[in-house]
Amino acid sequence: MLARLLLRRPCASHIQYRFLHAGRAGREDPRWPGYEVVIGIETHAQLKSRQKLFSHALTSGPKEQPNANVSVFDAAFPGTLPKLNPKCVDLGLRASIALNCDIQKRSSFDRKHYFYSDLPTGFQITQQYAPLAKNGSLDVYLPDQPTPATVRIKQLQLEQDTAKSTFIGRTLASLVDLNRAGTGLMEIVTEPDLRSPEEAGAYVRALQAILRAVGASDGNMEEGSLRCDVNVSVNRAGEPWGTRCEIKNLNSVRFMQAAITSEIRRHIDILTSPNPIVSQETRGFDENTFETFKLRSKEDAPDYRYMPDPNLGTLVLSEERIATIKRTLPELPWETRRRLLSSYGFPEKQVDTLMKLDSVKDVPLDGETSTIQGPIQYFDALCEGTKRDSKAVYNWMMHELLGQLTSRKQDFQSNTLTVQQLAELIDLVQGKILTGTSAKYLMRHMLSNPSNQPTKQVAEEQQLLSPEQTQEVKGASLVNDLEGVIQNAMESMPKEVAALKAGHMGVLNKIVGRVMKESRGRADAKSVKEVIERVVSTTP
Ligand SMILES: Nc1ncnc2c1ncn2[C@@H]1O[C@H](COP(=O)(O)OP(=O)(O)OP(=O)(O)O)[C@@H](O)[C@H]1O
Ligand SMILES: [Mg+2]
Ligand SMILES: [Mg+2]
Repeated sequence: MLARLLLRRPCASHIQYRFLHAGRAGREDPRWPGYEVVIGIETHAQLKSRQKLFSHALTSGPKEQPNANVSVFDAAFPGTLPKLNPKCVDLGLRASIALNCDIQKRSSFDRKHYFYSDLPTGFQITQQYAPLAKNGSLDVYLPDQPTPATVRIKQLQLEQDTAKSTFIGRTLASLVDLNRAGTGLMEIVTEPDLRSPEEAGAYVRALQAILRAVGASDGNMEEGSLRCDVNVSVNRAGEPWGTRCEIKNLNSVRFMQAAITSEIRRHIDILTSPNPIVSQETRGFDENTFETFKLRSKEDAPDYRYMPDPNLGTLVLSEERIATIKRTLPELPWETRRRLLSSYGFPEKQVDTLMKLDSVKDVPLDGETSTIQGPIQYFDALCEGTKRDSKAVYNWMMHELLGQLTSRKQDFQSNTLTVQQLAELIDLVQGKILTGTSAKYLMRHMLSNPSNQPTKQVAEEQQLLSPEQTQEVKGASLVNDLEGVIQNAMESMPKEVAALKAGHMGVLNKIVGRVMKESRGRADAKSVKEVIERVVSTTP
């Protein structure tokens, strides 16, 4: 056995995991031998606030009618003034605390000037010089690493989003939708601590999970509420870092990893060419060719003429306000992970699957405490304070329930089976009052007919309790009950029975299958097989 294991070729995922951290561990990455990669990420995350950062206008979803939520301030009418939305500050604080940042008791706002049709004022209000929070960190777990990689967060700043412009080629006109103008964003900037495309992807996923967990952002990349600018440089191993290029506006982890990989190869091509000078550039990513392309060079970089915004004073935060937010913060993903690992003793893979499912739960607006039960809360409720076997709970919830929901094209959030109902179902199976097959049938029935009825009652109504139990409940005989079902099945399959009598054992399973179906899983397959074999051998 050992020899077989040793000789087994590593599967693709082993190979991939081995070089995930090649750079960090000081080992070479076989994809680019002799080179090292440095990556820093700037993430723009939309704050999950009902109102915009400096106006009372509502924030909009992607399906909103254009220009429906616009105040005179968002449209840059002369004489209008900004009023900082305290909810947005609180959401920024939630994220900053979750990212272990030093909260700045005093921060301020600056104007970043540029001229583009999606920016009605001609400047964006941001926190260039005195951001809300600095010096944070985020632990990023990769599948092959026993310890996480710690990514330092340089700063977290609040800023306004721009409007959206759409170019219409046919009329050569740009249409401007001001719904997004002035929506609150956080820009979260890392130090250049990432070393591979996979690490960068894992960082964005971890950040997304944290922002969702604390309700600061829904972190939805497809809908544009989380967008990343990625800075990449490449150097020969042991030499100083190379020149960074920044790839703008990546809206999926897959595209981000592809963009970084393509950029690394481009830098290596330059470094091995006769003129090995990488110039600092801002680049875009072409989703069709999976390559980056030049937007502008450092020389053409706009001069943003930053200046303090004269209409906004200093944002001063009291100890008390920060303490209140700290107190009301929910359990953070890494805390949940640690707790699940230690209290249930699950392998990491199972914990991560549960956490992944939990990360898509709907977080309410404005960071209010969630009343919606996410998958982890559901799981905890099934296990907490009970002697129920957590491994059985995991299987019933993550394999059976989730499987049935998926086949019904439902997600976990639309699950109607209550904690009490699933708990009772698991207990009935563990107590051998319900067979596994009947329990699956029962779950399907309960999902199709949602009610608050106790599981045992539904099982009784559906005549699903195992025959011993039915005997108790209804006074029926176990043997008669089962044999009756077997007899009916055999009578309805004369050809198969004849084949079985002629020694074709292959048809046995077909008959057993019919009995299991007729008994709706109440029967035990092994005893059914035995009874059929006995009946066949004792009848002519
Ligand atoms: N040599 C390097 N290789 C890769 N990334 C780097 C390198 N040096 C710095 N970085 C990263 O580049 C990013 C710089 O972001 P920052 O917001 O500070 O400035 P910027 O990109 O010049 O400004 P803007 O916000 O206008 O885009 C950081 O994430 C930092 O970690
Ligand atoms: Mg930046
Ligand atoms: Mg940048």
